[in-house]
Amino acid sequence: MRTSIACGRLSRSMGSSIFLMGPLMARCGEVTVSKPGGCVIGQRPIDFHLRGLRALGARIEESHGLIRCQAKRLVGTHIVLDFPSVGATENLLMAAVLADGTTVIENAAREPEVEDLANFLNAAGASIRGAGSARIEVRGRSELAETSYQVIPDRIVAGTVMAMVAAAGGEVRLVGARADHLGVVLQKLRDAGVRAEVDHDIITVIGEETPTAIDIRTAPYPGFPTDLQAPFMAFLTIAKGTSIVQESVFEARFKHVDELVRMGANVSVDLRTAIVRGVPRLSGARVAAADLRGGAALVVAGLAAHGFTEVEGLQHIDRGYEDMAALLRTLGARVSRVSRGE
Ligand SMILES: CC(=O)N[C@H]1[C@@H](OP(=O)(O)OP(=O)(O)OC[C@H]2O[C@@H](n3ccc(=O)[nH]c3=O)[C@H](O)[C@@H]2O)O[C@H](CO)[C@@H](O)[C@@H]1O
Ligand SMILES: C=C(OP(=O)(O)O)C(=O)O
Repeated sequence: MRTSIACGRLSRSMGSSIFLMGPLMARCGEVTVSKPGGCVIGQRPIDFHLRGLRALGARIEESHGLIRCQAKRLVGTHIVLDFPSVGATENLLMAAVLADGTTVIENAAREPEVEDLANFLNAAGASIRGAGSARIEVRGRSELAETSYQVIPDRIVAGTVMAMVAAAGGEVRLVGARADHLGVVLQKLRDAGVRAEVDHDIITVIGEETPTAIDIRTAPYPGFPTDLQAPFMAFLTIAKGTSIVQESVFEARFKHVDELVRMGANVSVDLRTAIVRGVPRLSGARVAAADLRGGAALVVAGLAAHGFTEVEGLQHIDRGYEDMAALLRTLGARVSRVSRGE
């Protein structure tokens, strides 16, 4: 594969109505949402969201899988998150922008998407300082205005393409990518023997040889993204040597492992640690995606495998990749999307 890909759009999924709560509470009133969905990669509690909204003055009742929130007026407060949760930081940010007074969020998530959301809200008239750091300060405003804003490119899609190149070889230019959002990802890629050259907003990835085993431990940003754990594991299955992959963010994010093993990979899991012993080749098989990034990992593995691979469960992959089949065709893969039952 030798190609260029434009990285202009963030195609990240939004798995949950929970993200309506912050903005709707900011508007004051009453809302009932269902408990969150999203990928089944662990329990995915929402206690930080609810605790933060309560601290801002919302009344919240939970029953029968529904969450009912009411607020007359939110009032700025001091919130310390137990863990730098991306979703909780974003939800509370959206609630705090229209609260009375100042809100401080400590131990906030530092992901680029949080900073991007704050930049968008500021463009609409909000007053947020410190987004992208662990301490965010929000001065409440009485209203926001319409605005037009270009969101950042999707670093997880870019990282998935990098994993594809590591698995199948070739040269790919990622045009419009943000190397500054991909620091540890590029570092790990290089450690695995894949060349990655950065020239302004173009990242050229060149996979010439069989990759080398590396160790990965997922962590909140700027650590290695949990969303890229599965796609990277897919190419490590054919690396020279043994890789240790530790998942520290979500407690059940190894559902792709059994499917990779069906394709000939040698991976064993002990709680949150996977030991990946590189094999010379994978063989194509019929496999099923159980979640979004695990599904992407099966596609990465399919590119490296000998023979034909059939991936079921495309609804998961569709939540995070705008058109995976088109992306693969751009890369030179022979792929077709088959809809059953239509
Ligand atoms: C739509 C979206 O952008 N989803 C991303 C978001 O998910 P999401 O926002 O769900 O992930 P969080 O950052 O909130 O979760 C991180 C950790 O905090 C825990 N936690 C979270 C909230 C809470 O109230 N209580 C609690 O205990 C979670 O169980 C998990 O162990 O960030 C994850 C981590 O970067 C990514 O994998 C997801 O792709
Ligand atoms: C887990 C993910 O998405 P969601 O939070 O929507 O389930 C993901 O993007 O990998």
